[in-house]
Amino acid sequence: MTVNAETHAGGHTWRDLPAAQQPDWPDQEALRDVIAELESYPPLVFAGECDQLRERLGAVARGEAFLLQGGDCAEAFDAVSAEHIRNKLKTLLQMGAVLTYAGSVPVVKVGRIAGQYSKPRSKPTETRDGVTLPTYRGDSVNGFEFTEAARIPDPQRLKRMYHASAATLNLVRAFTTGGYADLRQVHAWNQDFVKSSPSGQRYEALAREIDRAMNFMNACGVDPEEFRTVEFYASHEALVLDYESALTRVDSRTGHLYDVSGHMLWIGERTRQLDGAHIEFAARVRNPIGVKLGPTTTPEDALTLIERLDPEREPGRLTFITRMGADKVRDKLPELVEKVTASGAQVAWICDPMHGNTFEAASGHKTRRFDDVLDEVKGFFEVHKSLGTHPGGIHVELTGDDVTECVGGGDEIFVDDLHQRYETACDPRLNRSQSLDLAFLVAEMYRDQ
Ligand SMILES: O=C[C@H](O)[C@H](O)COP(=O)(O)O
Ligand SMILES: C=C(OP(=O)(O)O)C(=O)O
Ligand SMILES: [Mn+2]
Repeated sequence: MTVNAETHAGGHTWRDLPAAQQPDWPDQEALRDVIAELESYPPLVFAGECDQLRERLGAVARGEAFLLQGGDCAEAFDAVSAEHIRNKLKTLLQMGAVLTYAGSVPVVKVGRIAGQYSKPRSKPTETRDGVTLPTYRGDSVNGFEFTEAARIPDPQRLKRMYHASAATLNLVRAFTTGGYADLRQVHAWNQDFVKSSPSGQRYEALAREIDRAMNFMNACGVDPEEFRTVEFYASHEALVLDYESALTRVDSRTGHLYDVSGHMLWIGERTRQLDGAHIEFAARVRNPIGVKLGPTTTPEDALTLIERLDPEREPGRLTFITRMGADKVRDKLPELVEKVTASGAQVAWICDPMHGNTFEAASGHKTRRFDDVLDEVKGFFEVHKSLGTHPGGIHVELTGDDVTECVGGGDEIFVDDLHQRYETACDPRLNRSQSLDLAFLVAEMYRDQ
């Protein structure tokens, strides 16, 4: 990997275009210094890993694998601890085991992790008790605390984002390749959970079946290396383009540009303007790219995005993450899938059942109903079944902690419980039990389709 003139020429063409949702940095000179420093830092991921994920997502696009993408809405610097990271990873590994075993499908595991620090917002300011301040835009930009000082965008935070991502990724790599993710640990991931929750008990029963299957294979003399480690990738929304572009490098093997801040990047619903800077940036890098598609997306938008981001029609390059809302998915998704399929493009279709189903509870908490989340996934499966296309995966906001942010689930959380452990810095996440519930239900849907 090298940083050279080509990096700058190739990586910075977005600067000529309007970029939505960028921080209003008060000190441009300080920003320039930070960018220069970030440009000198080593990559967080290797370009070859991005290529490997592109291949895995190609299998998703062809209907041969299922994508599980999940993690926080907004990671926070003060949550970069072994406990938080392990809990999140454990939850994703458990969901992966459920989907692989009960859904009988290879699962590509991708975290919203190690870089998910920047947030697009619907309003530029927030008012509390008559005081109006700039809105919180993620730990990469400003502080969550409601004070004037905390809410001023500070470019030094971009360096903290890099270091927090590096520390997180380091532990994730250690856990996934160092023995913790070994399938023989399938019970251990559930240990602190089993007695207290219906989904934990259901998981324990499945883990026993996996154990039996492994013992059987072992007795037959089969002990595959694939059981010892897990392939796990990192993804985040490519939002703050100064950061993403400072971490873009020319791959010395191929001469192509890669954004080495994460394996997969996605462009959000609020920044996917066809003539905007984010799509231009994403078009220049070789990472696998996701684009969020909300209910106002037209088939023409989708086809133009394919033209811009996947001109070679390479399965795995482009993932459409649809987030329509439970009440709209059956209406809005069919035409998009139909027209994209008719064009000959082979994108991966993934369902984000979170972002179209947010509402404010009477208590003032931003929340989501588990039943709405489930209903959007059901609608997504129905649409793909009726069109003969592949429901490629789910993209969810979750945490491994027992928070009370979304209502419903087998171990039911009520609106009146929300205040108990409402810890998110932005959107409400499924807790561990709700995440496992969802995995079991999605596995059933996948098997039945
Ligand atoms: O994931 C993020 C949120 O959906 C996005 O930031 C919008 O949230 P807001 O309406 O609270 O700004
Ligand atoms: C902001 C997000 O989603 P969307 O762009 O779909 O609104 C998100 O994924 O946190
Ligand atoms: Mn969110």
